[in-house]
This record gives sequence, C-alpha cells and structure tokens, in this order.
Amino acid sequence: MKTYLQPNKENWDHILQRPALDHSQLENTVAGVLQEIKAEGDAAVLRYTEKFDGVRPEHMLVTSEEIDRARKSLDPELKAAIQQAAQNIERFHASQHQEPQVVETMPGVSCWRKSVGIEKVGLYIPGGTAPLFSTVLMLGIPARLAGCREIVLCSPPTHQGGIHPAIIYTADLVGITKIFKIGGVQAIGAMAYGTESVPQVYKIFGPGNQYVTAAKQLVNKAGLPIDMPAGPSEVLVCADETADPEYVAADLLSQAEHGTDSQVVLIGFTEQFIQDVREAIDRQLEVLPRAEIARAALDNSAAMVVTERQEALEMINFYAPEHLILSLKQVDEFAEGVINAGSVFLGNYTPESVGDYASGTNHTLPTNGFARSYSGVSLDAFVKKITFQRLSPEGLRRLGPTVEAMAAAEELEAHKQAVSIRLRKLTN
Ligand SMILES: NC(=O)c1ccc[n+]([C@@H]2O[C@H](COP(=O)([O-])OP(=O)(O)OC[C@H]3O[C@@H](n4cnc5c(N)ncnc54)[C@H](O)[C@@H]3O)[C@@H](O)[C@H]2O)c1
Ligand SMILES: N[C@H](CO)Cc1c[nH]c[nH+]1
Ligand SMILES: [Zn+2]
Repeated sequence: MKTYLQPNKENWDHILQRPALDHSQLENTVAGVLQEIKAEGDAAVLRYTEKFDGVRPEHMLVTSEEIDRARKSLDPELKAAIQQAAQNIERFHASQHQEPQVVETMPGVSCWRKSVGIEKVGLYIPGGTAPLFSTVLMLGIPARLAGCREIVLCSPPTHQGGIHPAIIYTADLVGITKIFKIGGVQAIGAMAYGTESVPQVYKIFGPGNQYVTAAKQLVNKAGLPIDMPAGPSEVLVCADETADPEYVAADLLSQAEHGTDSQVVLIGFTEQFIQDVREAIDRQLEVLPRAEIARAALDNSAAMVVTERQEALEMINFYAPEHLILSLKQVDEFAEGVINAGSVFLGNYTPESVGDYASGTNHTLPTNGFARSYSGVSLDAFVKKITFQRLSPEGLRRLGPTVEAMAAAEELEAHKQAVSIRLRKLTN
C-alpha cells in the first residue's frame, strides 16, 4: 500500500486507479463456450464442467435427498447464524416493498404503478475459492420477496461432484426452486439460453470470477439483463484520530482477502495515523490464512494523508467506493455529503463484515466506480413496474381534447380517432 501526502487533485485519477482487468483475451474463449452451450445444451455444459471443474456430476440438479443431507449435516450453530442473518436481510428488504399509490392526475383520470416480480431469475453463487453461501441470502431473499416464480441457482460442483452443504441449506431455506451443480461460463450460458435440464431465465444476478463476469457481459450484450457490472471487492476507510488503527487495519484486510485484484483505500488526517494502521496491518497479516491474497491486494492499494474533511469527502465521491467506512467525529454530518458509494458503514462499531453477512443490507454492490450511477441489489432489481390507468367518462371528457389536439399535431389520425369516437358517443 503506497502512501501519498496531500496528493494533488490532478493526480487522484492515477493514484486511485483500479487494478486493470483485461477481458479482451478471455472474451473469445468465453464466447466460444457460450456458443456451444447454446447449440448443444446439457452435453456442452457437462463437457465444460468436466474440463474446468474436473468432475462430471451424476446429475446436475440437486436432489431432495441431497437437500435433506445438507440440512442434517450442517453445524447447528452455523444454521442458527444463517437464520439470524436471513431474518435481518428479509426485514430490511421487505421494507423496500411499495404498495401501489393511485394518483388522480385530474378529475376522473387515475394512474398507478404496480411492482411485479420478474417471472424467472437466475442466481450465480461463486464456489471457486470460497463457498459464498451469504450471497444466496443476498439474492434469494429479495427474489422470493419480489414474487419471482422460478428462482434458479447455479454454483460450481466440488471435486466430489456435490455442492457445499451451506449453499444447499441456505438455498432451500430461502425458497430457491432449482439448484444446479454448474459453475463458471457453463452456468451463465445454461441460464441464459436454457438447456434440457436448466430453465431459461429473464435476468441473471450474482458475482463471480473473470470468466463468470465476461460471460455475464456477453449475454448482456446480446440482450439479457444482468444485475450490474460487479467486480473485485473494494473498501475505502476514512478515519480521524477517533478511530482505532487496529479496527481500521482489520476492515482493510477484510476486503483485501477476497482476491488478489481487490483494492482497499485509506484516507487519514496525519502521517502518524497511517503509520499506526500500517503496523497493525503487518501484525494482523501474520496470522491471516489468506495473507498471500491480501498482500497482493494491498499492492494495488493506497493510503492518503489530507488535512481538510472537505478534501476527504471530495476524494470519496471521486473514487465512488463499493464500501465506505467512516470512522470520524461528527460522522452523520460528514456522511450527508456522500453522493457516490455502494454502502456506507458509520462509526467505530460498524465493520464492513456486518453488511457482508447479516446486518440486513445487501452485499451485492457496484464496484469499479459504478457506484456513481448504479445502486446495489435490492428488491427493485427483481421487479418490473407496470403502470395502470383508468378514465371515467368524465375523465375522458376532460382529457380527450388535449389528446386530440396533440395527436392531430403529430399527424396521427388513428390516435385522435380512438378518443373522438368515444367523445362523440358521450355527447350524444
Ligand atoms: N463484487 C461482489 O459483490 C463480490 C462478492 C463476492 C465475491 N466476489 C468475487 O467473486 C469471485 C469468485 O471467484 P471464484 O473463482 O472463487 O469462483 P467462481 O464460482 O466465480 O468461479 C469458478 C468457476 O470458474 C470456472 N473456471 C475456472 N478456471 C477456468 C478457465 N481456465 N477457463 C474457464 N473457466 C474457468 C470454473 O468453471 C469454475 O466453476 C472473486 O473474484 C471475488 O472477489 C465479488
Ligand atoms: N464483500 C463481498 C462483496 O464485495 C461479499 C462477501 C461475501 N462473503 C464475504 N463477503
Ligand atoms: Zn466481503
């Protein structure tokens, strides 16, 4: 992690550069695999599962026996933790539900908007280096609350041809309709095009490695909606003298351990504070099982010393972090100025990990600066909003002439007639 003292605004772009992800070489390979899955269905999915995951599962769909086994084998303490997290996530996401509001735009003219769950959705749950069952909660719960009818989940098979029991248990808990032992490009292709076994879905969600991301981008280019451009995890911590350097170090490492291409940024107000955090990082790294990954991520990372809170705020909004931790005095006042961030963690007792697992907010968030224009996953991502309107005869009498005048001016006579024909009858 490089330290920059009072970096000039002109250098922010360079200092805060994300690790470059070059997808160009990948794209051809990924496009080829997708093409074969589209043409051959299950046969190609199985062929590539064998090639990339080194296993050919007996059946790709997880059976009810496998679900029973996962339920029985999982540690009761872990089950209780998953249930607690599920409760909080459900409570927060249920609060995002909006009842239709009927608005009378003028007397006799009523309009409203209703949210309807996307009928078939596909969730990708990473399973390469860590079985991310927390992501099942983050995607499965809002999908069910939104009323999605078919919720398909794909996750890579283990070398034994199964799926981690915590993923199966959580998927069953949140009401996933079909769980498949399919990972990587194969999973995205199968859900995008449909195969003999895997239903075709209308939108794909979920994080993944570079192959998954490239496949999602390609099917998206071809017209299938996806949740958002997700990428390697990142966190920016802005901390003053009220922060504990040990806590700050732990928070930075919590995201650095995700992957070698993760990035963490620290903004402090004195050189001494940055030095204290660096020393704490070194101490904590010594006992971290994923220290090698975290060290590589720290090489992509930066620490900054600034003097003014306003400058720190401008830097945050410029960078638009996926996660933002603010350990500052008068933190609420400072947070009011944040306009670009995926999710914000306030005070010394709100580590980013709580949002990753269990506070209630969603951990599927925009990375790579996309927080400037994208929100994280929420109930909204799983619904479409259909508008409705109804006019009474009085409503049409009042509004009809407006529409007639506009249709005539656009020289669309049939549009005008659809109103006029009714108005004539109403006046007779
Ligand atoms: N932004 C977020 O919200 C978020 C959240 C969690 C995880 N992540 C990221 O998700 C990623 C998870 O990656 P992962 O690898 O652990 O799991 P993964 O499930 O995304 O990928 C594993 C799959 O990659 C495929 N694969 C492996 N080598 C391949 C090759 N040479 N060619 C083609 N396909 C190949 C295999 O089919 C395998 O099933 C990490 O990068 C992590 O940072 C992001
Ligand atoms: N921090 C990740 C999103 O960037 C989500 C996650 C899952 N498990 C642990 N963390
Ligand atoms: Zn995390």
